[in-house]
Amino acid sequence: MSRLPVMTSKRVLTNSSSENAQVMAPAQVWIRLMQNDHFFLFLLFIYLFGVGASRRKPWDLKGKVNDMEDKIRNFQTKARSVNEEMEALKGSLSHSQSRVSQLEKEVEQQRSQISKYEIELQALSHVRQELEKVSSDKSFLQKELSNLEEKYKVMETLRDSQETELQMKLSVQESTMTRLQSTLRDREEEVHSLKEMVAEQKEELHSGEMERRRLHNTIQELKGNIRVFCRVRPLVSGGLSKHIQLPASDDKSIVLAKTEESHTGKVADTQKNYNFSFDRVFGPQASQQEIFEEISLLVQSALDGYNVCVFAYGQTGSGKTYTMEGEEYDDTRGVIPRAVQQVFKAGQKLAAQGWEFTFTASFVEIYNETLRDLLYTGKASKRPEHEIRKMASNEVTVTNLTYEKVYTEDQVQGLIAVAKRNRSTAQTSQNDRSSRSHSVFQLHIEGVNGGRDVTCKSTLCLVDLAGSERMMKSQSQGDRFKEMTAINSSLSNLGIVITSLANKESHIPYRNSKLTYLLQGCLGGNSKTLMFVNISPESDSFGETLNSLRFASKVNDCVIGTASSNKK
Ligand SMILES: Nc1ncnc2c1ncn2[C@@H]1O[C@H](COP(=O)(O)OP(=O)(O)OP(=O)(O)O)[C@@H](O)[C@H]1O
Repeated sequence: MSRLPVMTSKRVLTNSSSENAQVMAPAQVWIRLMQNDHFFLFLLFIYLFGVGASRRKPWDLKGKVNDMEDKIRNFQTKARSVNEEMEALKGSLSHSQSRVSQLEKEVEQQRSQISKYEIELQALSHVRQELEKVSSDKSFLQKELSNLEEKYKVMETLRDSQETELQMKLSVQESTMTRLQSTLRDREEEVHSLKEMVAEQKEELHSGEMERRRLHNTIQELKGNIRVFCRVRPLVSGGLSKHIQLPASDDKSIVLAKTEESHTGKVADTQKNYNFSFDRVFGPQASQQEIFEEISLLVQSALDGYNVCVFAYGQTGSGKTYTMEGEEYDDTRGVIPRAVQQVFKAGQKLAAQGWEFTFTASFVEIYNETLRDLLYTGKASKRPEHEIRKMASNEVTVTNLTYEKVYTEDQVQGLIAVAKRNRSTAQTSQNDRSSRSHSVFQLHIEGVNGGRDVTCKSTLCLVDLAGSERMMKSQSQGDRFKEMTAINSSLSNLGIVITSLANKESHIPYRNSKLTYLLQGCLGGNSKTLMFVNISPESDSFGETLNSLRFASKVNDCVIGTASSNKK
């Protein structure tokens, strides 16, 4: 029975939640026991019959009763104070209980709060993952950053050293520049004075050039505006046949000797000499270079604004084409390529004095009084026809003809090759056609000196005439007769024109043949003309050689009026 309250109080404690155990302190357990009445009576019994009874004599019952009464009173007092205390404790207990229930509420609240937090925490779990990822990224980036910072530091160091180096270089450059600037100033002054000197020298050069041209022209005039050179072709076997004699002392004479046998045999054979003299006579040994040297001054005149005409006259096979065109190797090149070379070179030299030249080439063939473009490269079936026209400016032009602007010697060589091809095509259909046609190469020269406001215009004509041999009328018939007539008439008309010019006749019959009509500008008083008379050395060519030399001699005797430059 005495253990029951304790059991009860223990059950009270056991029934409480673990959280309440913390609140039910030992004092509170004691208070609960006090509240129990059985427990109180038990204590009083112990006191009255256990402790108090032991001190009195067994017979002193009154004393014992007194003691007991005292004790009861005492006890009652104590019980009252215990009750009071208990009341106080009860108050405190109820307060604690209300506090406990309040705390329990709070705990409940906090629990619900915690469960809320747990839900939120769960919701935030992916955020945590994100956060983890971000933090791993962050650590990676931090590493990168620290790497970059390292690099940056290295770069900074490098930059600093380069800056220092550059600054040093800059200061060196600056000092060099200052030095160069002062040198430049010196040079500019030098250039300025040199420019002045050049201008003075240019002026001197120009007046020198003018003087040269004047003197050159005077020499040409003294030599005569129409000159004749004779050239003897070597024999195929080499050397020279007896009937042609070239006096060693003189390079202007040629003697054609004819031995006439005595028919009776009673008298000695007689020798008849035909003496001719020309501006120059070239023997069979004369090289192409020697020939050209003699005419190069004339070619120079073309650049000075004079019309120049060089033609080769002679029988077939006498060396006209060899003289005018030559062969393709350097030493054997003829007058046309050499003249073109000289014109280009002189043009380049004159460029230093402010001259700018334009060269235009044409190449035409006259066969049977018909013109044919030797630079034509189109279809044979579409080959155009040509007419010679005289312009208002008195210049002669050919319709539908190729006028090709030329800039280099090679280009001119190319044109000569085209002309050769064109001629050989025609040749296949008509044997030996080239011998029976005239070929006329013309280089039109136009010069402008912008600085001095001077221009010049001229034409360089280089002509390879048809073979001059005469045929017995009885021997020629049909086409051959027609050709012969055409050649003879154009060549004899050439002679007539030259003679008429020499005689200063009022009418010059240029239009009587295509050749003279085409060469009109180059044959008149305003031109310098040179004729090559080419002769064959073979004895059976004696008659033709004599005829050629007679024709050339007639031309040589002509004095055509003073040429004037087409310079404005
Ligand atoms: N001075 C020379 N030295 C060496 N060979 C020459 C000379 N003159 C001409 N010949 C040669 O003689 C041949 C005939 O010359 P070329 O063809 O020039 O005569 P051509 O008068 O023009 O004849 P064609 O009237 O038929 O055109 C050619 O083989 C040429 O190479």
